[in-house]
Amino acid sequence: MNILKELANRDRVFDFLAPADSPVDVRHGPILYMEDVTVSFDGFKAIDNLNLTIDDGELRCIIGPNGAGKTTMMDIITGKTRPDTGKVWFGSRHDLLTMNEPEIARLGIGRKFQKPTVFEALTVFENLELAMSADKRVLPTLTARMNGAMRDRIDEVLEMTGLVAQRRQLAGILSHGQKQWLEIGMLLMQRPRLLLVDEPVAGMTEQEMERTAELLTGLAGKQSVVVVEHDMGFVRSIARKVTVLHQGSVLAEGSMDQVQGDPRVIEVYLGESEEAV
Ligand SMILES: Nc1ncnc2c1ncn2[C@@H]1O[C@H](COP(=O)(O)OP(=O)(O)OP(=O)(O)O)[C@@H](O)[C@H]1O
Repeated sequence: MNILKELANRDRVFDFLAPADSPVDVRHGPILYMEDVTVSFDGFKAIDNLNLTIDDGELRCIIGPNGAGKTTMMDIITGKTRPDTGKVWFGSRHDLLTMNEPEIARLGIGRKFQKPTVFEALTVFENLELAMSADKRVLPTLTARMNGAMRDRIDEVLEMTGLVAQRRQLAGILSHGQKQWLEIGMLLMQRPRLLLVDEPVAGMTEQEMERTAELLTGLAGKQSVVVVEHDMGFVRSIARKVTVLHQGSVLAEGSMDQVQGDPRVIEVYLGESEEAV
């Protein structure tokens, strides 16, 4: 009970809402730096000497045929998979290979998996509230003691995700697209510096895809966003810079036009059942 009381104390629970200097140092370089990263599974190199840098505030799209290593790359960044060799730095101060998954998440790397995992029996508002709370078991306590800053942040995220009108709706009755936006919103509640988004538009209608494009391009600048996506039309609609992965390393990098015109890229996509580049 004492613990609950402590958690309900505004000053303690909402400490993290106070504007704090981010511990991530990007003054002298990129927000994410991967150098010569290699990972083998039973002798098979899923990631093979991968070199990748993401600038602060950048929106980067990562494409590549099935099995290129895109998911494994995200797993390495978030600490789920440890590489055999290489360096992975978040800003110039944080060596991610010395940190575990929760530590990396707390540092400001958020990951959105392909399938939405919102709490369907809670409202949109409650989902966002829960995403902000340090302890996922104390929702009722927090609701009773919510402060202005917390409400403001929820309003801001509802606005960003286009879910203002749905704030009191149960998440379970949202459309597929709305659930995806809510989940992105839940990540935004934690104010991540880098957001990793896996196939955000799979299963979406054209209209939902357009809205998702607006959402993701709107986030860029405020935070860095890395989007892994197979839908080339969507990638074209949001991409500034595209990285093509193939057999665990970077095959090409540049504007959508540059990579689409690259003969090596065309070659690896030939025979793919997905929409060709
Ligand atoms: N835990 C694992 N054990 C063995 N092999 C694995 C493991 N994880 C990934 N792989 C293999 O590593 C390669 C890269 O897989 P990964 O899932 O990263 O590719 P991907 O680019 O995300 O593919 P997709 O576009 O199909 O999602 C694949 O050949 C995959 O079979």
